[in-house]
Amino acid sequence: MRTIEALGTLAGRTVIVRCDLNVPLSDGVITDDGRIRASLTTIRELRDAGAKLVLISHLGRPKGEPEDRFSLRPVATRMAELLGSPVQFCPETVGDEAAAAVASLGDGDILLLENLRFNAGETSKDAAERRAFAKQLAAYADAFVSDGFGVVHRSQASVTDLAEMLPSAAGRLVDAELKVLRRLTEDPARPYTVVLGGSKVSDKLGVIAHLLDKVDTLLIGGGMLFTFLKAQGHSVGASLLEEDQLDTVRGYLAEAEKRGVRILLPTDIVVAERFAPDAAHETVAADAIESSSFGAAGIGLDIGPESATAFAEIIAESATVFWNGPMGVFEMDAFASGTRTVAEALTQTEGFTVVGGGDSAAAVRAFGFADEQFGHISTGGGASLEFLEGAQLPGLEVLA
Ligand SMILES: Nc1ncnc2c1ncn2[C@@H]1O[C@H](COP(=O)(O)OP(=O)(O)OP(=O)(O)O)[C@@H](O)[C@H]1O
Ligand SMILES: O=C(O)[C@H](O)COP(=O)(O)O
Repeated sequence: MRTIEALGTLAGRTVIVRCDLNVPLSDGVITDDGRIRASLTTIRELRDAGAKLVLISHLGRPKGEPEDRFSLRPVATRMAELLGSPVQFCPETVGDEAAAAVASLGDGDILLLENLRFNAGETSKDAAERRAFAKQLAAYADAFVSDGFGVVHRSQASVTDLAEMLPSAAGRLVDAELKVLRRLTEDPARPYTVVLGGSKVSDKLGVIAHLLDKVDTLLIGGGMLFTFLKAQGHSVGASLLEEDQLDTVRGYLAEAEKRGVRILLPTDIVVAERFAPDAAHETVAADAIESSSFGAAGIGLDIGPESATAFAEIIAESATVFWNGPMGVFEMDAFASGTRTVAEALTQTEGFTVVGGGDSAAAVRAFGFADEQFGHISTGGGASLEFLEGAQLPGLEVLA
């Protein structure tokens, strides 16, 4: 993979850097700035080399149109604080204002453009539309640095198309992430446990097929667990569910049994009356979710204490643990307990531990754990999972 050295002298040249600044926000306030901090090594290096820096990123999943709540403006402010030097912000991604802002950059200046996903071309399935958008971005720069590790699994305009249009290289974050994650793919110490949760269920169910020949145990929590429970014939009330994945999940359960891989599901679930921090809630058996007072309207928002303890025991016995996706809606205190127990178990095991994903990392920090208490905190959730399953990641292939 080409690294920054391959780009030659950068002083006075305009370099466009794809970062993953997709940070969690609550009422416009950044609740975890880990992804901004992680982007700084490359940014400082390019700035100090005298490049004119144009930073690009997505935030959340807007649908190709501007939405205030997904603006990157607060990220520019936070980044400037962390760098101790100005970070200009342009409220459009492409257009006359953006072009003028880029043209006015001096050596070592830093400009952050508005959310890439405010433009339909960024995530379009139509290659021509994607390329047309990438071309507009490419026009701003002499070289491209790909440093958004969290998106290297996406075939999107700013990840793959742009890299093909300019001299391009991987940034320091991408390079550093791969060095650590390779420890998990090249003969990991066993037992090897992967803990999966979170809400991007359809995205992440697919990786399980490939993880089955790599891991010893899979622990399933978060929004994903309900598709498993339903596949086993249990009712899940109004919990998150991927109906069209039930057969696939049944296939995983059968395959795991054949291979002697343990897939462990929770035995108890915290069920809430509604999706709200102050919602009434009860803990019930996982195979009887609709037996709570809320009946079929109940929503599973966390794994129960019995399950959390069982997961923690397995983590304690593991020599390698990779965790992506919170066990429950940890942003609400009432549903944070499962995630907290799993996070704590990772800090206590002797094994090598990796936490991956924007919200997973935010969760461990929100609970007060320090980054040093884990082997590695990866900025990629879906990206690191796909790397671990052995997939060819389009955003990396294009840098080879
Ligand atoms: N049972 C549940 N029902 C609904 N949402 C859930 C449930 N359990 C966890 N979540 C939500 O999952 C979200 C995080 O999921 P996600 O898959 O995005 O993880 P991540 O660590 O950010 O990974 P990535 O970096 O790939 O996005 C959290 O906001 C959390 O509230
Ligand atoms: O949070 C992430 O995993 C990355 O920022 C990628 O976001 P996406 O899943 O919306 O593409």
